Amino acid sequence: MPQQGTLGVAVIGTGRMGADHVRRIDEVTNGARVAAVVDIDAERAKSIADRIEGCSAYTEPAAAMASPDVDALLIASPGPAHEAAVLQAFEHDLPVLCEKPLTPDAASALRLIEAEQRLGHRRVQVGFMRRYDADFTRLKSLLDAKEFGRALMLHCQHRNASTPPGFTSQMMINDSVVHEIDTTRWLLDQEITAVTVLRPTPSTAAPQNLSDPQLVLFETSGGAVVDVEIFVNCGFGYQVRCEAVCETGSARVGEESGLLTSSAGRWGGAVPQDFVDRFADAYDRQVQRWVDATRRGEIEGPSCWDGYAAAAVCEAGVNAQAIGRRTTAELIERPALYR
Ligand SMILES: NC(=O)C1=CN([C@@H]2O[C@H](COP(=O)(O)OP(=O)(O)OC[C@H]3O[C@@H](n4cnc5c(N)ncnc54)[C@H](O)[C@@H]3O)[C@@H](O)[C@H]2O)C=CC1
Ligand SMILES: O=C1[C@@H](O)[C@H](O)[C@@H](O)[C@H](O)[C@H]1O
Repeated sequence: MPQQGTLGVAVIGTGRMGADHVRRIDEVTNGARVAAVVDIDAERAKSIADRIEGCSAYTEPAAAMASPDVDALLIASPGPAHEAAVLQAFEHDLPVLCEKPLTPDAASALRLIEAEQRLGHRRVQVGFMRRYDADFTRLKSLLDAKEFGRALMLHCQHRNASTPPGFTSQMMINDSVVHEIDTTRWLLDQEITAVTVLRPTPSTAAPQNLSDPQLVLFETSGGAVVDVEIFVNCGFGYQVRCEAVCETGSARVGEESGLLTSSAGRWGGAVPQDFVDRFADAYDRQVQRWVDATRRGEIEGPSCWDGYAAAAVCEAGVNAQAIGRRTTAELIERPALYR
């Protein structure tokens, strides 16, 4: 890995997130370049590669990994394709930034944990980008410093304007609430031990068969309780909020800010429309920190362990959703590589 040289990144999956990461690495990130793009849709890969000097297009991740121009991988294919790509990356001993979820279930995440342990060193950072958001980082510092004592509860809201076709109630947990699962574990430095899911009468705007919104409750190993409103067809925009209620005070992130206007008898501002807009800075910081660490020969950030723990809690959540009862989340003992 060239310590001084520019990091050649192959971006695997060039859909919504992958294309945005390609733009980011090409235009925003220092010390890296897009050396290759990979997509099973050959035309999509080619049309993106054609816009970037020295970028090759492939339809198979293994082909990009074999290229001498590729030093590292950013995986942004759909969750079910992550396991195979990460295992191939281990064969080439390449550093990986893998979009969330690490994998869609705990058993496959565990296979990656086992494979990374066989490799003997960490190679993967999971794309839980909220850990790089300026407001969430401030909240984390405040909680770590116990400025208001111990955190007792988190109240979270996660709203999307709308969902793509095929989005299911299970995906509300695996794809969306997975962010709150990681945020809770990270902010409180505790594991989630049980999940309960309550389902109000769905919104009339919810697509057929989608139980939207839902209220998800977590219990944690330190005795905290967390509630998450997940509402993925709220219609009006993208909102991610979190309030930590502590012993002597509370702290909140995600309130709208920025430009406020007053006109025609009303005042107000804008609601971001999606994650690419709301978390633009966090994605930028996440990728820059990954590139910087990789160029130093280090791996930082959320690990395969974090990806596995999130997957295990998601499974408990999907189960709780199906049976309408509290479900416990079980984790294996944390291996030494991730302590
Ligand atoms: N951190 C965040 O806030 C967000 C993360 N994501 C994550 O990013 C990943 C991608 O999501 P989207 O961009 O929304 O999906 P998408 O459906 O827009 O794009 C996926 C792309 O991957 C390609 N693809 C499918 N299988 C592949 C394979 N085996 N190898 C290479 N390419 C393959 C598809 O042709 C498509 O171009 C998912 O893991 C998703 O959960 C998505 C949205 C936001
Ligand atoms: O990761 C994401 C999407 O996959 C998910 O579908 C959305 O609900 C989240 O808000 C977004 O951050």
